[in-house]
Amino acid sequence: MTRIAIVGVAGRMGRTLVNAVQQDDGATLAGGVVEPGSSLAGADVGELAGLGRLGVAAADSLEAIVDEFDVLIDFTAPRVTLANLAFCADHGKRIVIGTTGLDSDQLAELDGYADKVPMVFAPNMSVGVNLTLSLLETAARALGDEGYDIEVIEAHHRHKVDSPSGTALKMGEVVAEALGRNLDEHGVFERVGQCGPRDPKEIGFATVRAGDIVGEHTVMFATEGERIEITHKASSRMTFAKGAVRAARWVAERSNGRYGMADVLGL
Ligand SMILES: NC(=O)C1=CN([C@@H]2O[C@H](COP(=O)(O)OP(=O)(O)OC[C@H]3O[C@@H](n4cnc5c(N)ncnc54)[C@H](OP(=O)(O)O)[C@@H]3O)[C@@H](O)[C@H]2O)C=CC1
Ligand SMILES: O=C(O)C1=N[C@H](C(=O)O)C[C@H](O)C1
Repeated sequence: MTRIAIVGVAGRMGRTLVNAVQQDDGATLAGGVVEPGSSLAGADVGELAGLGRLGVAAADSLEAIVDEFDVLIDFTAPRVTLANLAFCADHGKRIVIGTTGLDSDQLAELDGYADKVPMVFAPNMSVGVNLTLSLLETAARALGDEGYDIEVIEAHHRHKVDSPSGTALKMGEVVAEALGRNLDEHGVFERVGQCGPRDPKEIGFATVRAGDIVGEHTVMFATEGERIEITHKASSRMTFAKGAVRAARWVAERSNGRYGMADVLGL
């Protein structure tokens, strides 16, 4: 039985993760952590998640539950995640990271822990998105050098703080790598005013933020006469949460290293 703690347990993903752990026969909910000083400290995490009392009180630090868990699941914010990663490395814990929006320095810092802790880090934990990444690689190899323009379009709820989404960036990276392009050079993240005609090698990104959209991603391959669109639509956060719990059970058996969902799913 994998003992899982959830940090950010009162958040949108945190509450969904409580549900996902409860539904998994191979995992047990060992703890939940809220922000230091939060008025929710001490609340029952089952009640926070709308499940009724589970007998697990929300802690306001990892130190308070250090002996209770084996794997931490973290869907919070970049700086918080990096501090929790350091904690896991120092205390012999494993970690599953779903947080997005890390900048290049923060990604380098995260990479520095690859030989110190077993971690799964992925911008999207759903099986469907990770299969979509394989489809995109195939499509890019077949179409990208044949005059097809590539655009990535994503839509999320009004509360999302990072843009483009981590998934959109990953999709762009997969396509760019398949074509021997570099997103730093060919990624276009803004088009305003007299920006001129499209460079054929551009990989464009467009972002929608509205209402309660859980997460939608489309990669368009368009040329004169036709276009292909590969789309994934998430309709429930449970798809991400189930993937994260699967990753937690998987990483519980692994040695130090940075792994992705393709490793977890065997894709
Ligand atoms: N990889 C994937 O499959 C997915 C990734 N995500 C990513 O997960 C992240 C979180 O998303 P979401 O759940 O919607 O965001 P929320 O804002 O709903 O949740 C984040 C939670 O973290 C809490 N938090 C902040 N600081 C701390 C701290 N120091 N200690 C403990 N908890 C803390 C926040 O508390 P407070 O509100 O009090 O600040 C909040 O409850 C985002 O980066 C998002 O992009 C989301 C879905 C899927
Ligand atoms: O913030 C979200 O909600 C989501 N974030 C992830 C991302 O940035 O790709 C994954 C998912 O699309 C939901």
